[in-house]
Amino acid sequence: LCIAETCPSCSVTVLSDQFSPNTTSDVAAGMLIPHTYPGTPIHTQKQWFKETFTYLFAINNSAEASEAGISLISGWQVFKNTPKEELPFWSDVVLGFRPMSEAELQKFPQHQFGQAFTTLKCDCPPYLLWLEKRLKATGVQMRTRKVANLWELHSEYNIVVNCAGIGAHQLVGDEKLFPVRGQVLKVHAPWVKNFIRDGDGLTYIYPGIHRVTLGGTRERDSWSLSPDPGTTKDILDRCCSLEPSLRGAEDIKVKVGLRPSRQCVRLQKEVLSQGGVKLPVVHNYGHGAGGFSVHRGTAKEAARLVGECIAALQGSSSRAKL
Ligand SMILES: Cc1cc2nc3c(=O)[nH]c(=O)nc-3n(C[C@H](O)[C@H](O)[C@H](O)COP(=O)(O)OP(=O)(O)OC[C@H]3O[C@@H](n4cnc5c(N)ncnc54)[C@H](O)[C@@H]3O)c2cc1C
Ligand SMILES: O=C([O-])CC(=O)C(=O)O
Repeated sequence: LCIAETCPSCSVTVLSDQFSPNTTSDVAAGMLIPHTYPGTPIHTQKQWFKETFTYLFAINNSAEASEAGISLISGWQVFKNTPKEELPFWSDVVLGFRPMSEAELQKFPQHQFGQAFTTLKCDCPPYLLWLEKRLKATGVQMRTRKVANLWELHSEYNIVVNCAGIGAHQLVGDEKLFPVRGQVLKVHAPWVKNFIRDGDGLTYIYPGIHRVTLGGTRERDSWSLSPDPGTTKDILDRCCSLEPSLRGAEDIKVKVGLRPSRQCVRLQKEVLSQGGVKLPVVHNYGHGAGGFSVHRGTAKEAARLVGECIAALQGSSSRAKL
């Protein structure tokens, strides 16, 4: 969508073997709370988060908000031990960030420190459908196709953008990319209005517009997409210890996704070449546990790189004509 918006002269086709609701992005809780990428400078991560927050905040403040599945949500991140970093890098991007008061902490007798703030949440399947609708409105083609390797696209397209998520492990043989399996529950509990996240990152309760996401797990190098019933019970128990009213949650649906994890998002150009023929590629994958939090910022950078590829192609074709 960013490419179609910033380079209106190019014709864009989305190729994917699966579309919503069958992607990792459909499983995500969609909360805007960044995860740190150890291999990326903090100022860059902050910029990506800020651009994403600003983009979604504008949607939240528009008549599109409920169709796009975007809502503002207030709540608490609680810690059993006070973290080294009391002020995370994103504290001045979310709204109203402050330490929790003693009165608020009374709700969490096992925790001794907490942060209260307001952030945004995407209800992922509606948001993805809303993005698809906007893509189609700008004339973008959507085709179901599994790509075995990027070079197979060279005769049909001038530039390829690789947003394959965990699929990039096989597609481009990236050994630095690994799955972190996550199981979550999507439940009906409309009385839960605030988010609660344990600062250890394992247990969270995220109310969306229609359903509450309860998490979670982080299992490195597990490729299994099958829900585990023992884990479902464990997630429910952990969430109920933070919010006991969840014992009354109904219509529990279990989802599993593989976070496309890496030291840093791979956001760079590469030129593939065979027998003197060149194919410029822009990679944009490896968003791990924080893809929603930075999606618009990384997409803007990918679109800028596509712009550079277009300029290089135009330069080389005018040189060829000379
Ligand atoms: C349980 C869980 C909870 C999460 N919660 C949050 C959260 O609260 N906040 C947050 O910011 N992030 C969260 N995330 C992380 C987020 O889901 C990911 O970072 C994000 O979804 C990655 O998006 P993506 O578009 O790169 O990958 P995907 O959504 O997997 O999309 C990749 C697409 O590429 C296609 N594809 C792959 N290989 C090929 C191929 N060879 N040929 C054709 N098509 C191909 C796939 O079919 C798919 O459509 C969570 C993740 C999980 C698992
Ligand atoms: O950690 C969170 O708050 C939610 C999330 O991003 C994940 O489970 O990957």
